[in-house]
Amino acid sequence: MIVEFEEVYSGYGNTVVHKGISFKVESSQIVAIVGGSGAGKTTLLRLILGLLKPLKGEVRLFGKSIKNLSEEELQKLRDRMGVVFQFSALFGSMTVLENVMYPVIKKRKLDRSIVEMNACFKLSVCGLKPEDFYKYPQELSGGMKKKTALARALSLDPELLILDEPTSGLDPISAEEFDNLIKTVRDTFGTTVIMVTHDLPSLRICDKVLALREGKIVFDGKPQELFESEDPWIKELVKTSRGKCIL
Ligand SMILES: Nc1ncnc2c1ncn2[C@@H]1O[C@H](COP(=O)(O)OP(=O)(O)OP(=O)(O)O)[C@@H](O)[C@H]1O
Repeated sequence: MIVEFEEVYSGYGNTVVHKGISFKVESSQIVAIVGGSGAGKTTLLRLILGLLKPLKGEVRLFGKSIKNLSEEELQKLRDRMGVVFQFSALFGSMTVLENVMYPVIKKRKLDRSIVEMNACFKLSVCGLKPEDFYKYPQELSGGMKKKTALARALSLDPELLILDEPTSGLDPISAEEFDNLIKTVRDTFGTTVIMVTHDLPSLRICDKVLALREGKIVFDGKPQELFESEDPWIKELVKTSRGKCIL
């Protein structure tokens, strides 16, 4: 099991965010987290990244409980994950290629030519062309920025990829292209993917959806089942914003 939550309570100070949530993410699954604003999606990602410890319950990452782990041990687990932030968070002073080389230069002692080859490979997998490698982030379209951020997240061959609203700000065609890319990454490398999304058509590529509401998981199942649910809250949630859903 890549991620396992058992009756997890979490929060900040006096604010309780999660009230006893349990779920599992298996190797090579693509799992979406959906839910309204303030439902606790970002906090869930922080727990998965080991940036926040549960108030109660068990969080197991790669089969290991994080309860008694030191910061150093948590960092070792984080090193097995790649993250794509909502707004790509690329370094503006570095080229596309340098952005993707950066994590490897920081973490591994490898010949620069090998680091560069790895970065070129990851960028190509993510659909960027060699003529784009020497551009700066400000010269890229939104879709290209996301692809670069994905290539950077893949630079250290993570076992788990975490994506925070990967398609936000993209037009429907670019969003669909990016969804397909995430699926290709999973199919090619066997990477497990957890993504927070508001973009319901993206659920097409997912094996499982977790819906959060008021700190609880109110749905844990296949996307198809979510779209067929008779639950009034879920029916409201699946009123799609990006055209017709093709599930
Ligand atoms: N650092 C923090 N300190 C205190 N409270 C916080 C902190 N971060 C989040 N919260 C609170 O925790 C709750 C859940 O927030 P979270 O960001 O996880 O929700 P979300 O589902 O990601 O929302 P959104 O879709 O709007 O990003 C909210 O009530 C929020 O105000």
